[in-house]
Amino acid sequence: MSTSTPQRILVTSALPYINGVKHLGNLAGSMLPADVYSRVMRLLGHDVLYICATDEHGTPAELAAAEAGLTVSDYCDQMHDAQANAGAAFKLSYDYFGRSSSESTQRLTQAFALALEENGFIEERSSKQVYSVTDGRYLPDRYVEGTCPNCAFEKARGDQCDNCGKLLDPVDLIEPYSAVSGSKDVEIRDTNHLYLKQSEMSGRLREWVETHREDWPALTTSIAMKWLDEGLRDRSITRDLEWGIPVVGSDGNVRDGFDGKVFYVWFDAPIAYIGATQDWAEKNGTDWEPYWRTDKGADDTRYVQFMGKDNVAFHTLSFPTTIMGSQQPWKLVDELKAFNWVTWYGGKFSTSQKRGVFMDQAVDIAPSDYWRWHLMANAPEGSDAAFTWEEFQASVNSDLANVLGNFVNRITSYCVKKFDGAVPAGGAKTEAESWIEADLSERLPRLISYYEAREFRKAMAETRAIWAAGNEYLTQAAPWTHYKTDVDQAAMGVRTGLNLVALFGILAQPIIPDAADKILAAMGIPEDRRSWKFGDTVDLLDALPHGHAITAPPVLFTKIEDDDVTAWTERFGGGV
Ligand SMILES: Nc1ncnc2c1ncn2[C@@H]1O[C@H](COP(=O)(O)OP(=O)(O)OP(=O)(O)O)[C@@H](O)[C@H]1O
Ligand SMILES: [Zn+2]
Repeated sequence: MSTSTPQRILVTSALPYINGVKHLGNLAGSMLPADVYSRVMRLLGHDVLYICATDEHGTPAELAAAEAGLTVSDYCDQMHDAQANAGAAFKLSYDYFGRSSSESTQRLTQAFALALEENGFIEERSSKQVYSVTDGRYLPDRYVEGTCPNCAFEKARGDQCDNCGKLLDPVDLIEPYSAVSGSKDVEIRDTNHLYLKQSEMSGRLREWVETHREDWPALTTSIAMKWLDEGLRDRSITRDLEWGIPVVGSDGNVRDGFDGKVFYVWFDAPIAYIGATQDWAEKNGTDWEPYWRTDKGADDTRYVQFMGKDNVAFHTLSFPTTIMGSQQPWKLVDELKAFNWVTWYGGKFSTSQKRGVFMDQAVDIAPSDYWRWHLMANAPEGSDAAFTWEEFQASVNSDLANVLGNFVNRITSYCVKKFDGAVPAGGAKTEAESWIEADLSERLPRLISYYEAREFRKAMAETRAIWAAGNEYLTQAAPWTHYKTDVDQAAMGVRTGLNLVALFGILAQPIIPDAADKILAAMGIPEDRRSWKFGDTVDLLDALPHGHAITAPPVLFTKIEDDDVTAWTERFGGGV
């Protein structure tokens, strides 16, 4: 399936949770690689739809809203806009950035639940929940705190202990108290919830994951198999909360006994991929079905998901249970690219603890291109990747400024000075031209194959090697040496160099779109000549019309000074 050319490519990145602007780890582990991949696929001529949305339900959103003194709905409006702005500042090329709180996702979630229940994959069961007499409400997840039964930490949250990391059930806490009022007047009550019978889907899920052993990264299949081997548990998909999608019966009215209950976030969040696609289609007066319905063309769609490793189980097991269990012709994911963590000075980035650098702060201190390059060149693919200011500085200064920036600047300003800013004609090919032709004819297909395999570190290393080959070519061709004795020979070097600049600009578009635009504008390359439909390398190196006017672009990359590193270390922490 991955080898044939699909009609369409649907790309989604794990939905960013609504509790704040995302940090560089979230960006590198989901949105940025999805963006780079979408951009490359568009440049290769594919019909690409890149969908993302904010994930807005669940207790953390409610608690964050309460802390901000806002209604949950107002809080989500504000944070959605903040995340949309941060995405725009990072040039994330979403075709649509939706919201899991949209009506479309609500309708779909309710319909999926009804179908699942009809097919025997959802069951209503009695469960034990913590109830606060003082607050007059149930206390799901983080609404209750207490002592961890595992490590005796006294401020463990109902869903997880921050000290030992163990996942908890609120009723397991010792000496529980309400996170809302602090009251200890709590009791355990029986109340009904809906359970998704994942255990009954284990066999089919295992078979399906097996079919992807070859084409999914080992990280993805190993996580899915670990969960399957440990035995899938049925999970409650409803909570005692006000904020979220109401649980309805087939008549559309609130299900008996489910007043004050809603679907829990992990059930509706992935359904929002479909909801956001519907919202995109409605906004653009087009069809969403060919992306999602296999009876309406979705078999010809390649669906590619991007996410950090903690989301893999939801996307390989839970959401597929929803899709398969509906027994309706919904599309399953084809390719699932998972990432390890970007780490922040020995620990984790954390939104709730405000640890690390966040997207809005990042673009405040350095252009988005710098971050995009650094994070992709150091993508947490094979293992976790530590972020350090020194390595960020080194990526920008050596790769962007010294290798790419210098090359572009050297040859364009020389052309402006000696050849009136026009692509010169004349000169005969030498060994230098033959060498770069041969080198690129190997490197370009390899670069594309790395992108197609979503091997980002390799794609970045190949890109860097192509830039370095440009510098090597100029050293060999040395037009400045020939200029005094043989202008034609110098013209050959300058012409080839300028064509390399144009090519480098074209190749830079998916990674560092702003610098690429500056390069391509200076080279006078119109929008419709920027695609990745490369012909023969020989033609590629003589593509610019002779006499075509070019300019030297403004400074592309400013070096990061040691003083900057010191100041940022002080501001954001990190360092020793
Ligand atoms: N440090 C990290 N490195 C790489 N990917 C990450 C990192 N932290 C989170 N992600 C991924 O980012 C995506 C969006 O995550 P989400 O908004 O749910 O935040 P999160 O996982 O709760 O993290 P945090 O609590 O640190 O904000 C998910 O796919 C998640 O796996
Ligand atoms: Zn603990």
